[in-house]
Amino acid sequence: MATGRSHRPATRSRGIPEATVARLPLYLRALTALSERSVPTVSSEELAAAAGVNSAKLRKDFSYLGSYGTRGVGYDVEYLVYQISRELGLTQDWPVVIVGIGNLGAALANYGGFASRGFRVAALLDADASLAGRLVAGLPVRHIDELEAIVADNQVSIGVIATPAGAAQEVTDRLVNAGVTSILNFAPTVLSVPDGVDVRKVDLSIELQILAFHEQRKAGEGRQEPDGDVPAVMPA
Ligand SMILES: NC(=O)c1ccc[n+]([C@@H]2O[C@H](COP(=O)([O-])OP(=O)(O)OC[C@H]3O[C@@H](n4cnc5c(N)ncnc54)[C@H](O)[C@@H]3O)[C@@H](O)[C@H]2O)c1
Repeated sequence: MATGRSHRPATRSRGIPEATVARLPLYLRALTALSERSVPTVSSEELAAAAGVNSAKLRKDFSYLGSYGTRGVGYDVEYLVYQISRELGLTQDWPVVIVGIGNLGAALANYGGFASRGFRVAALLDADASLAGRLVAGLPVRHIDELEAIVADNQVSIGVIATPAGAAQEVTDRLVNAGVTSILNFAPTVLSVPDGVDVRKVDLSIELQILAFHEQRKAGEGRQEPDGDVPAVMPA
């Protein structure tokens, strides 16, 4: 069922720290894997290891959800899946539009993980009129001129931007004016948005640069100067 755009996840209003919110999807992914294997309960240590988090942090995070587990038994997997999904707002349907249906937009549209996590792709939009009507992941690409009507008709609150960087701000402004309040930006540019609009940025090249930094440091550690100095690097 579509939701009104005034609806915001309960997490912030309930005072759960952003760092905890950012770890909830990691727990959920690990718990979903356990659930698929019909594992009924899990200890905080096992779950922490599966999620790549330290177990004291996990227990603290779960205390914000009011979930303490049972001593000697651990946490009920199904109940935790439900609790975390509810906390993240995933027990309801979130219609999403993807703007820019080139290489990346088409790959995102074809990603099955959206639907299984409650994100329904309501429409695919592109400015290239020659793409209009073409089927991508079973959905027809719609022209960007239809953006406002599509957002209103489907009560879309989340927009995904996969346009070139130069078009991203203009697309953002249109999405926001149409009523979208959350944006996932894949374009390599900083977006400005009014208060009340959340932007998350995904940038694989930045992640690769961070890995390159660590690689360089590892290589530097193996190549110490005779006096013990390591080549100067920026702090992490
Ligand atoms: N974040 C990441 O990790 C990551 C990875 C790959 C690509 N990217 C970025 O994603 C974006 C898309 O990359 P791509 O390879 O798919 O490019 P692409 O050229 O294949 O696709 C871009 C699409 O956007 C459309 N478009 C252009 N202006 C538009 C507008 N105003 N409104 C709607 N649609 C518009 C184009 O018609 C085209 O179909 C680029 O900004 C790229 O840098 C990010």
